[in-house]
Amino acid sequence: MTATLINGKQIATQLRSELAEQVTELVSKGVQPSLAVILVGDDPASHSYVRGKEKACEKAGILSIVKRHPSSLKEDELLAEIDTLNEDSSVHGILVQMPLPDHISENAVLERIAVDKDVDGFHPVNAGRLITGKDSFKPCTPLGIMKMLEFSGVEPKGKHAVVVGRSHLVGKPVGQLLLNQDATVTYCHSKTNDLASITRQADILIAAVGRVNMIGVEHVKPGAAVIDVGINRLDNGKLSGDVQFDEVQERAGWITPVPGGVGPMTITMLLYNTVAAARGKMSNES
Ligand SMILES: Nc1nc2c(c(=O)[nH]1)N[C@@H](CN(C=O)c1ccc(C(=O)N[C@@H](CCC(=O)O)C(=O)O)cc1)CN2
Repeated sequence: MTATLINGKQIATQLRSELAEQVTELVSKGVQPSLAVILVGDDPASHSYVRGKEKACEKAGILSIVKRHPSSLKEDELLAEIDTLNEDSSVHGILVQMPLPDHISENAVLERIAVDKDVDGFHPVNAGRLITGKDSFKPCTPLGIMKMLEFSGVEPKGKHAVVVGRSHLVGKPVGQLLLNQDATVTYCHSKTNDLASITRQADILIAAVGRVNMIGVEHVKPGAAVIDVGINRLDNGKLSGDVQFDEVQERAGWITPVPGGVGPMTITMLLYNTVAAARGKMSNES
């Protein structure tokens, strides 16, 4: 068997052009969707992701405001900037690029962003609403994964989904989104015994660990949908996922590549959440 490739770049392009049309419609009604991004420090990858966000906004017609700060920025200065953006009614979405320097509390920052402008979906209120099945902003990478499954015709209902990784940003919320769509969800992590015996039961396998080539063919059930969330930079500068793509594609039913898989969907879902916020909603679904 050779897996069907889930091309995140292609899906992202289609969704971004649909979002651009929705932005044009909003602008014609006098609403200019806008996103404020705060970046602290000099991490090259974060700078590159923020440039990607800026460009994607520009292309979709969303106004992008980027506040760049040195890593010496104090936590209370960052919180004060968030307060100002929270008060500004022309700003629909706010996000703080992660990771933050060690002297700034991630929780304090995430809790400060107004819940109805939290287009990253990281605020504890949005996380709680996701768990209780209420309307909420969903974190962009997990939401992107769900869109990729939908585009590929992989329905979670009744399937066994195994999530390897339990981060707040990806692992936990993607498991919750799958559960909300009636999948049976198992979480695995660094303390899981005999990982392969569990992942081999997965109809949908989400690899979100951040360890190169961690998931090999021995971890995969024939025909499974394998979603690789890992973005690991190798010494030669190339990117590698958490999944051994060449061997796993021979066994899986569907597989996402790295690069060009989940990554481009993350920024697309940020545009999606920003358009929803500009409409005064938390989702674009009718
Ligand atoms: N506030 C946030 N911080 C971070 C998030 C987030 O969703 N919100 N996610 C990641 C970084 N990230 C967006 O911020 C992100 C990661 C990867 C990509 C992407 O398109 N990757 C490409 C490869 C790009 C490359 O060559 O480096 C791909 O996988 O094809 C976009 C956004 C952590 N921080």
